[in-house]
Amino acid sequence: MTEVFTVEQARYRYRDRVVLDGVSLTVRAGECVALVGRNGCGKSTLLRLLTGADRPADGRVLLHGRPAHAQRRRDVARQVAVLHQQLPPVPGLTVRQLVAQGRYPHRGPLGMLWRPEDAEASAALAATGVAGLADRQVDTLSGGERQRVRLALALAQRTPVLLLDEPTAFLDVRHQLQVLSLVRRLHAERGLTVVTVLHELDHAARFTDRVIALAGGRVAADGPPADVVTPALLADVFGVRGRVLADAHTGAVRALADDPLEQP
Ligand SMILES: Nc1ncnc2c1ncn2[C@@H]1O[C@H](COP(=O)(O)OP(=O)(O)OP(=O)(O)O)[C@@H](O)[C@H]1O
Repeated sequence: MTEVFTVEQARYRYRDRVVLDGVSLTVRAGECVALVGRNGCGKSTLLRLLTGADRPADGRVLLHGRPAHAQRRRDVARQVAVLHQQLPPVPGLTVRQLVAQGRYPHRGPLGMLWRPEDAEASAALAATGVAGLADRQVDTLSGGERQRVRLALALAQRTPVLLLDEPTAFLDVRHQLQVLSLVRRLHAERGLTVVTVLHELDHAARFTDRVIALAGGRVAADGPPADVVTPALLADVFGVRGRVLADAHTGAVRALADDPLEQP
């Protein structure tokens, strides 16, 4: 299978603070991968390196075999759509106008001119359940509504690769399941490659095929959910005492975090 992302011994620091300290992993075309780990362990930073928005201080981050940061932004945007943790403020822009901007990488020289009638943008609005909000100004939306608009913006880009940074943030439980089911369905139907940061280990186990846990600036575990989501992971990576229940029929795992462990 083709390697979409190849990360070799990537290191990254913010001033004197080392965040990634030798991360190595590969993501192949058509994989659906969860990236998990404690707050501040470097998940968003790693996503930024994968898109080439930033480059590692050391090591290599390749997108389709070439350094991600050295590729033209528009070429990357045709390949990879990103759901960022935050939308930039977009004063005066309606949902429809914002989501239509997801089409930008596919347009010609006048690409900045949005075309609200774009079929892909309309499909993305419908798929994420925000078509009814299309004429609302984005800045007036609730956190959960805005979150679904962010996903619509990423889907409108119609790329073979999706990078999602906490796609369920702000969502009520029903919308969490709807969004993750949608991502899973797109992965299955379109063969999308998905890398998604998730905080809920249950979601990682249920909606992805592979879980990569970051800790101490490195990959602490990487494999199928049933192998990675264990009491040892809860303790060592997340600092909690917990249990992991496996469904007797499907083998699907559920993680129950019981108590925070004393930290050294
Ligand atoms: N621009 C910045 N300048 C300095 N430090 C930063 C900057 N951005 C992030 N950091 C720090 O780098 C570390 C990793 O941040 P990152 O956002 O990648 O973590 P994360 O795993 O995505 O966290 P979370 O789960 O809380 O979203 C954190 O300690 C954060 O405070």
